[in-house]
Amino acid sequence: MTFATTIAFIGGGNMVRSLVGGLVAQGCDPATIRVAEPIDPVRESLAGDFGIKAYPTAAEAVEGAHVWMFAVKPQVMRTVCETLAPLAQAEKPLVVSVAAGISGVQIEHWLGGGLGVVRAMPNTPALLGAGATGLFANANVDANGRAVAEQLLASTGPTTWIGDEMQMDAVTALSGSGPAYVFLLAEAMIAAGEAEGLPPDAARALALQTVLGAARMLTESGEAPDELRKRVTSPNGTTQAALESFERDGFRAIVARAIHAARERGRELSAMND
Ligand SMILES: NC(=O)C1=CN([C@@H]2O[C@H](COP(=O)(O)OP(=O)(O)OC[C@H]3O[C@@H](n4cnc5c(N)ncnc54)[C@H](OP(=O)(O)O)[C@@H]3O)[C@@H](O)[C@H]2O)C=CC1
Ligand SMILES: O=C(O)[C@@H]1CCC=N1
Repeated sequence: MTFATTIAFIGGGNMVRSLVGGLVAQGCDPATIRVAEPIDPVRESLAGDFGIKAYPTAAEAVEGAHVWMFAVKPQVMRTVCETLAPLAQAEKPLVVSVAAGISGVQIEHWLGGGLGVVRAMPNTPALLGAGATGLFANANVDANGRAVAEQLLASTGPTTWIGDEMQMDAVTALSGSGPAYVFLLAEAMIAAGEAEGLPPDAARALALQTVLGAARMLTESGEAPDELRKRVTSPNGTTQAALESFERDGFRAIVARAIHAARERGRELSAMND
């Protein structure tokens, strides 16, 4: 993929490593990517691993960039935006933010107003081109801005536009945080396999390939998750015993409560940084 637009990432942490890795792997020219990251070893490793330009301060990275991608912690978004407001007003970039909870209205206000702001909620499988991203654009973003934001995120996996910004907290709770839920399930399966007497290496190899194989069936077979589940479940067999144990223990309610807690935390992050 060619991507002529210059993009400056503000913050060079876990999410940006995944996004930059995904972009470069998809053929995006590293010369068009800049990152601002204050931590020396983190900045140097991003520059070394991906051949991008990395700067210690945001002001250096954003100057002249078409897209400013904010990827700092939600708790510092206000300070970072307010510091960059004069430059944003002079340059009028397309602003993209991946910060959980922080609204487009807040970001535009902190940057001085009158700017197109796209909220993007990617996830870390972006590193492998297997990310999932929800997108929301404020009213100042024109068709070209939407196309640029979509092209940028689509190079790391499928994108979904969300019409109501209130739903971005649910996107964050489902797919933004979602990889961690799958990793937790994998951890629990490995530990359970070991508890049942398997050697650690065998438990790990079997659990990880099972997660991969099941994920591929979910995405490649075209079958609904419940249909795939039923095909594993022989009447009165081992899977039925496990699934009945999950249902008795309230598995679905546990998942629903966890995703609700994540969504509520997104709302809190917005309110506490207002
Ligand atoms: N991790 C994930 O899976 C996802 C994260 N997000 C969102 O992405 C954002 C970043 O998350 P994540 O990458 O995990 O966080 P990290 O803490 O790993 O990365 C943020 C980085 O930004 C640095 N930073 C702080 N202030 C500035 C500044 N003024 N200029 C430039 N860089 C600065 C931080 O340094 P220091 O540590 O010194 O403060 C840190 O290295 C968050 O808002 C999060 O909600 C969205 C989707 C998924
Ligand atoms: O945990 C967080 O707050 C961020 C947002 C989504 C994934 N990580």
